[in-house]
Amino acid sequence: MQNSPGIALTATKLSHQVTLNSGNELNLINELSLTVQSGEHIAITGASGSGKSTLLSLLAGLESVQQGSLTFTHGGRSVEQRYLRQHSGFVFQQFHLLPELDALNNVALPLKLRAIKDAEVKAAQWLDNVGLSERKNQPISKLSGGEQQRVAIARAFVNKPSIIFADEPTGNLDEHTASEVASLMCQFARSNQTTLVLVTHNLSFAQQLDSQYCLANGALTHVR
Ligand SMILES: Nc1ncnc2c1ncn2[C@@H]1O[C@H](COP(=O)(O)OP(=O)(O)OP(=O)(O)O)[C@@H](O)[C@H]1O
Repeated sequence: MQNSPGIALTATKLSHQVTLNSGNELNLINELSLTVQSGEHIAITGASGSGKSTLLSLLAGLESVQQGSLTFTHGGRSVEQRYLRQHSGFVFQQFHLLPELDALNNVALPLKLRAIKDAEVKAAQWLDNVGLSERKNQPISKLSGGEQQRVAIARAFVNKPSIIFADEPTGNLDEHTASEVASLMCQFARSNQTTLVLVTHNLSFAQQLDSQYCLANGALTHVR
């Protein structure tokens, strides 16, 4: 994959309904529109339960669009969901790392799955970038929360994605580690011209990005 400028996305009048256990329908997202430019870094904030993770899943193509439309362009050309998936990186709060593998193999896995040469060399380089070269052969279960989060970041970036979707990447981290993780993500995304769509409760992280939106009552307000 080329180290190319980021994927841009446009969401138009997205609506999303979920059915609660009570049987009631909840309109989580209501005719929401959003444009994210190529290489732009945006933060989505909002109260717990406002629908941020659901919106991120929709934008990332992990959840089917019920109403409205979602389009992606890369280098000015329209691209499909399959292309998006191949060129996306994901960083989730729960990390989704494989506990039976060590740090190196967790980071190398996306490269190995695509039969990319020198997967382990590239993975080792990214572990070095996130300050974990000393821990590369350590099983995931023997890493701290912050270290696991940094492995997840290395894994998301190792493929040189054109867009990264991150859900609470600094959740559950202490203030110092959170700020380290935030700086790493901003720095890598900036230098790789990766588009970044981030959901966070961490306002100081949100303020480091190009734009900030707040989700409430199914709609986004442009904060800055
Ligand atoms: N598939 C679903 N079925 C039923 N309810 C759902 C579904 N998905 C989300 N919800 C509900 O929608 C609401 C919003 O969930 P979501 O995880 O998107 O919020 P959030 O803003 O990311 O919250 P938090 O900041 O606490 O992580 C929650 O009340 C959740 O229980």
